[in-house]
Amino acid sequence: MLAEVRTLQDIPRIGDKMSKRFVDHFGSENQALDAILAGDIASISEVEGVGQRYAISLMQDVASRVEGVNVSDFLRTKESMDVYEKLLDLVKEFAHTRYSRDKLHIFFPYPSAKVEKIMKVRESVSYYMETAKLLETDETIVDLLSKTTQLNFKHQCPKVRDRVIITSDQDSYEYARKRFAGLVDVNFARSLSEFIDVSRGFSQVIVVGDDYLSFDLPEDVEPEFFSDMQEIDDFKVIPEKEIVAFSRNLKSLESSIKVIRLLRSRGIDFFDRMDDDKLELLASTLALIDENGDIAHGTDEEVDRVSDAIDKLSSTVSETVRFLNDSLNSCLENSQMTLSGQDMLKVMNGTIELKEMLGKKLHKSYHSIVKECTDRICNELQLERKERLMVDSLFPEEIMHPVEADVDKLNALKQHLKTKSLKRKFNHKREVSRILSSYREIVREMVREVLDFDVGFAIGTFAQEYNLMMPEIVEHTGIGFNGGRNLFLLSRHGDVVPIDYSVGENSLSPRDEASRVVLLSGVNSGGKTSLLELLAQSIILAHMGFPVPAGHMELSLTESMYYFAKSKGTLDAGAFETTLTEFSVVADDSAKFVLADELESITEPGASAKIMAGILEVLTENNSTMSIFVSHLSEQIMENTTCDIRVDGIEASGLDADLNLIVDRSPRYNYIAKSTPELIVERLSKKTEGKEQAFYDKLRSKFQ
Ligand SMILES: Nc1ncnc2c1ncn2[C@@H]1O[C@H](COP(=O)(O)OP(=O)(O)OP(=O)(O)O)[C@@H](O)[C@H]1O
Repeated sequence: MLAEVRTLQDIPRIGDKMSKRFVDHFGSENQALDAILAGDIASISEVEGVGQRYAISLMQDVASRVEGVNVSDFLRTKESMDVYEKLLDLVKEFAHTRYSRDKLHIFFPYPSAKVEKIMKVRESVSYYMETAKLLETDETIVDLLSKTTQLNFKHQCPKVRDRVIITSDQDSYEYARKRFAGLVDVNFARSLSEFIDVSRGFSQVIVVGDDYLSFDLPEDVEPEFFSDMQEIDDFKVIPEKEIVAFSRNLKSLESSIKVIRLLRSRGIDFFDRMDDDKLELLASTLALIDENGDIAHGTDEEVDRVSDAIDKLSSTVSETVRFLNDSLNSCLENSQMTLSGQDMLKVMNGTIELKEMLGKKLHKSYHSIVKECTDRICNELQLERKERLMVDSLFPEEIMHPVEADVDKLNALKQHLKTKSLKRKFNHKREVSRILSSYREIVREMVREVLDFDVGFAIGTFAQEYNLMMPEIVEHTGIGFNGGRNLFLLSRHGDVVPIDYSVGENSLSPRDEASRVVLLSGVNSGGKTSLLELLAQSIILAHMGFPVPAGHMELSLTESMYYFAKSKGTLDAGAFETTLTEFSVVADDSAKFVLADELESITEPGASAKIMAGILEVLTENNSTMSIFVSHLSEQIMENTTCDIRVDGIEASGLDADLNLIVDRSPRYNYIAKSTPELIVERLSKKTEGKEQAFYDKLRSKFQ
């Protein structure tokens, strides 16, 4: 049943409690619905109490509600579902993000009734196959996509401790406290002196109201006045709030921008909601901040100069003090002082202290050493005039030995530099924040689009890597292909023998041969199971709108597919009954593929040949069904039916020099191939010796 999903409650699995968790996680019901309808399985899995499995089945529920179709509508048996999941695993290897790995689950095979949907996916996948070809040699795209993650806007902006809002108006005070709670201090000043005291504790002071505007304020108090709090934008007071949302997502934003630039440079239209100018403005604004939301080094020479000076101040001063004392020591060691008789008399009668006299004599040398050292500090830290004056006051005028830097003065210089840096950064942050605030919504879409590109690109690269081709959808019931390659074998071995085969009506079927019900006989290890699996893979991929592993393939769409894989071990009576029950449904007249592998193991050979003959007879009655049954009992089955069932065969002609079977992997039409177990026995005999070989020889003689 088709239905729209307008609220979270429209989704069967989401009740009140779960709905609340979704809203908490995504911020609003709309954003939660957005994620669900966009198939964002990765984000949905992160909702409290929702894992990946649950998120996938939730998406499938939504798809079945919106599109009226479910994954199990086409895939009717557990084994067909297994093949589908293994195929998805193969595609996932080409995804570069968790988002796309998860989102690939939204692709599943559709029944023929949904041919429009299949065609829509084919169109999009074909586009991505072209794109993958175009970008085949590009290593950077892979690297950039791998660095892209979903944006997380849930980061809290930490309180800014060096900024204060001061007001003497009660309403403004209440309002500011509410609006900027936890972000900046808000103070109520009853008097000018209180206002000045508070201001001195912060490097950025925002004053609301004009009460103190006309006063001459001390030099170290430099507030910024606003008359109405309500009219100040957030970015003016707390630019960090907007910046943090971007800085914490910087890597992902930057890689997304680079992906867009790269795609556009290759002539691929991408994300046209943001033109080049807007993209470059975003890029250049983001380049101004670092991951902590601070103004990035290299943005402003003055900020860099002051920040470097702050970083190096303590070490430069202590090194210079060491140098100063060393220089003073060696100056003293190399000095001589000659006292005149007059001087001696002054010392003797106490008019002057010897130390004082010493100071006078050394005054020049001391000052020139101190001057050399202050110059050194100023140059090393690239200080400016006012800062230089502060450095001059670090060392005492009077000779002191050993010399020490004045700690209070040093702290004052440091504070001065810090305030300067913070003020300058604050202005930059305001501009950055102002620009970024207009990007908040669109960057969400931008990154989502890049992540969605990775979904399509994974499918395109998967197709490119395995040399897949879009199958031709034909009207008449049939499937036929040249150069078919089983993807599971291919991914394991890297190489397989391509197969040509056809069932039903299509341009690849042998002349006058359009049987839709086929028995596939043949040698052990000849590749029957692999061929059946290749058919299952191709049918599933084709119904997903994906390309298939063949040079050329034609197939008709069906409503469903039944794949019964070979059973492992002997089945008990209960299992026999279950298998028959499963088969009873194939008797309806809908179009379907039925693939069965060695069904004979469900019961003893004589009885199973009869049962299989019966099943095949039923299947021949349906003109829109294609059935391929692998069996070693072809002859017995044919003895039990008069129906026109074709038997094809994969035969081995012997063993090669390395004792491998020489097999033509493509079945011969209308040909009952022998199972030729004697070839396996021969191989075992040739590979062994002694008693073991004698045993195999004994078995071999039975075939002669
Ligand atoms: N097209 C192929 N190209 C290369 N190797 C293949 C191909 N098909 C099958 N093989 C190899 O042969 C092995 C046996 O294939 P498979 O199990 O399909 O044979 P089978 O005919 O079903 O055998 P059995 O009758 O014993 O069940 C595979 O594991 C694979 O290594």
